[in-house]
Amino acid sequence: MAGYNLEAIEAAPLKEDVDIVIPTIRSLDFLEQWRPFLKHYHLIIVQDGDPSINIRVPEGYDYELYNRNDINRILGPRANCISYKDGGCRCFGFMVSKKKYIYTIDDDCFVAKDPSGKEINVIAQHIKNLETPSTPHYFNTLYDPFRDGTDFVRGYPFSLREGVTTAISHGLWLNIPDYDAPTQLVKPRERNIRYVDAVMTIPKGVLYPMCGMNLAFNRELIGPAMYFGLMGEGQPISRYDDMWAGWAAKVVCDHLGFGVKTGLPYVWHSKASNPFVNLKKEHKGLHWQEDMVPFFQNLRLSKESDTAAKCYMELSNMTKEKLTEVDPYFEKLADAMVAWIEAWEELNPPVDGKDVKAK
Ligand SMILES: O=c1ccn([C@@H]2O[C@H](COP(=O)(O)OP(=O)(O)O[C@H]3OC[C@H](O)[C@H](O)[C@H]3O)[C@@H](O)[C@H]2O)c(=O)[nH]1
Ligand SMILES: [Mn+2]
Repeated sequence: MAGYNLEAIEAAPLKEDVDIVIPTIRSLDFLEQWRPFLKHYHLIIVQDGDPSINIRVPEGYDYELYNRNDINRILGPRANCISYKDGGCRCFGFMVSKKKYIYTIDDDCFVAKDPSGKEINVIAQHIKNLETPSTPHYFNTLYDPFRDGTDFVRGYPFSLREGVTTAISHGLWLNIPDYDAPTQLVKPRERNIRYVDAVMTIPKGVLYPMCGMNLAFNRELIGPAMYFGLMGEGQPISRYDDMWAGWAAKVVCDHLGFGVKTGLPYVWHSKASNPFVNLKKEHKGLHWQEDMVPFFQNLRLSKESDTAAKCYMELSNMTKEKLTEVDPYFEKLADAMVAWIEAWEELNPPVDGKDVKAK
């Protein structure tokens, strides 16, 4: 066993080090059910849509709430880099947080139960995932060797068993799976009932479709790369916010030597958004992903990019250079990526000049 004292993680692990970021355009009543697990944590609510609408936050939670007026006031002209009328607005919450860890969840996700019927403490599992190393250089066939009751299997080189620091923990969803509109349309009644008791490291050099529904990450290591793009009203694309962030953050993690895990914990995703509306929002993404994925697969970041922010600025140049031929939108996105980093650095100046550098 790799000797990590995971039992020390109590019911509200690292409560001073975690902010919960929630994008919402509807209601926060779902927080009633989460109270046993989230009541000790500080919430950062990003209210999308009409800022004159009052969003009620259930009693007893410690929170800060930002609407569009707040985003415009705080970021000034750079506010244009934050999506409007798209869940991607959540990344504003990542930027204003001062905590080491972020957990972000959609407002239609509820507490799931494991096969024994026990309610799942998503924060505890995400923190375990983030507090234990990843193994991106060599696949462990018995999955996460740092979980209780498992280990590295025979043939796993000891020189690789230290693993690397984990930057992202990607959780999954029971009930409504995160399908794209075409799949939703042909399989409207499909529900995910399969609980897979596994956490896996996504190998180095391999991308994955990151979903923002149940996601945690180390803000100090990878925060600047977790920009959820420029989507929603006024943009030709929506619902690819988390995909863009996931591809960018993974190439940055690979470059800086950090790991990404996927699997446990599960949430119960309750609402199926309208597939016809989704098709309209994401149809360009269905085409463009055939170019975006190879773009991220083939790019190489330079040695000089030794922090997430520097990597992201380099990615912005590459986006402008390579993807604008796909559509002029990517030039606007590349500029928004620069505005995001400038805003991030203005709100989060490196502490005594130190920024987290590559391992
Ligand atoms: O204009 C909007 C639309 C939604 N939100 C908030 O974003 C969260 C996700 O919204 P929703 O549950 O309606 O969409 P899904 O299709 O289930 O979500 C997936 O696809 C879109 C995103 O990438 C999301 O992360 C995926 O899980 C929810 O909290 C809405 O209130 C918004 O802020 N603005
Ligand atoms: Mn949803």
